[in-house]
Amino acid sequence: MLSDFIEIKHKDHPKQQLKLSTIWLRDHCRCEECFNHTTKQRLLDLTKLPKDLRTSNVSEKEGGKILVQWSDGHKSEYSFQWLWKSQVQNLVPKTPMKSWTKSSIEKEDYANIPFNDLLNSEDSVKQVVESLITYGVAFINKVPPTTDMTEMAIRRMFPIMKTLFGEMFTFQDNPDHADTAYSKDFLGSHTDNTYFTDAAGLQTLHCIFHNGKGGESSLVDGLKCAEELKEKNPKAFELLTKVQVPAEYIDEDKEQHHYHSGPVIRLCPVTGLIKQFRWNVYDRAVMDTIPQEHMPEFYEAFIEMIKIIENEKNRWLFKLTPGTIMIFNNWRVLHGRESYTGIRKMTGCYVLHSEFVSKAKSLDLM
Ligand SMILES: C[N+](C)(C)CCCC[C@H](N)C(=O)O
Ligand SMILES: O=C(O)CCC(=O)C(=O)O
Repeated sequence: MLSDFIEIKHKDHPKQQLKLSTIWLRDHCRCEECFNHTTKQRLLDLTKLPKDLRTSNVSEKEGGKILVQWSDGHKSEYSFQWLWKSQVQNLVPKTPMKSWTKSSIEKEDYANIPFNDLLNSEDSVKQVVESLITYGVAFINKVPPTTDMTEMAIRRMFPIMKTLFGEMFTFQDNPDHADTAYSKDFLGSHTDNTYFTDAAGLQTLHCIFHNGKGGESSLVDGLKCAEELKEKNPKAFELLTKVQVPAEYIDEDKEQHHYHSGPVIRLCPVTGLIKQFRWNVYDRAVMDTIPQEHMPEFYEAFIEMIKIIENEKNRWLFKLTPGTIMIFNNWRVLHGRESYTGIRKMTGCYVLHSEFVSKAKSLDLM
């Protein structure tokens, strides 16, 4: 049975033909005995199948169904379209990502939803999540500028991730944490939590007070930067998908020492699409993951990427004012800020990538 294949077609879909592994087909039987439809979990024990299991009859039924009779007497019914969509060569993203530059994003239809609409309509939630998949960014406007109201807006869509910075965090120029974010300094484009095994999937930032100058926010599309590098220098691109770049966060007073290595560009091994862009030049740890003989080519690729990220045509710069929450995909979009004067208070939080995926899947967007 393990080496058998079976050809399947259906008259409703004359252009489609499938060649399926017999064991795969049986493993995907969705009858009550093989699959619990309440819990959506598998029940079938593959080790209990007879060694010589074969299909004894396959027939096309009305409504795009396929009926399979098995040599052990079991019967399975499948939807042909479901079988079709379940094949690696037919996997297509439900909501494709669209890469952007500074000049293109300003013309795009990314979500910018009033707080009240978000609270009152499911469709507004969907627009935000869709925008986060397509562009990696969305905004909520007319939010009362407090941490509590920011929390309310985010909890409307996602649970909040707890980290060493707390759940909701409010930061300004003070030494609360050993990090440049807690200063008035310029912050170049980066993704957060490069030192976590599971970096936050989303980050939200809301400027709730500023009485000085500067402090503009910047966003850069990591997807665009990766595409640009691939186009200009495929060898450098390939290196940045492979070399493990170590990062760490050390706060001795709080007994924190987070450490993680991963590539700058993590590709999905199934689709080849970019899964995660991981970039923070400040939080890099000692580069000890490749031998010295490979350092020159790594640094060449890394510096080329810095130049793309810092290119003004990729950097979308704008001033966040009290009332607007910016949400971005921390696995894709880099953020930063200009230096500033005066008092500036930012509030926000992180969301687990897994929760983002869960919401997107519940809304049938992923
Ligand atoms: C957002 N918040 C102000 C709480 C923390 C900022 C941490 C930034 C840090 N260097 C990192 O890359 O993760
Ligand atoms: O202060 C800001 O606007 C951004 C801070 C930042 O980059 C961060 O929290 O990671």
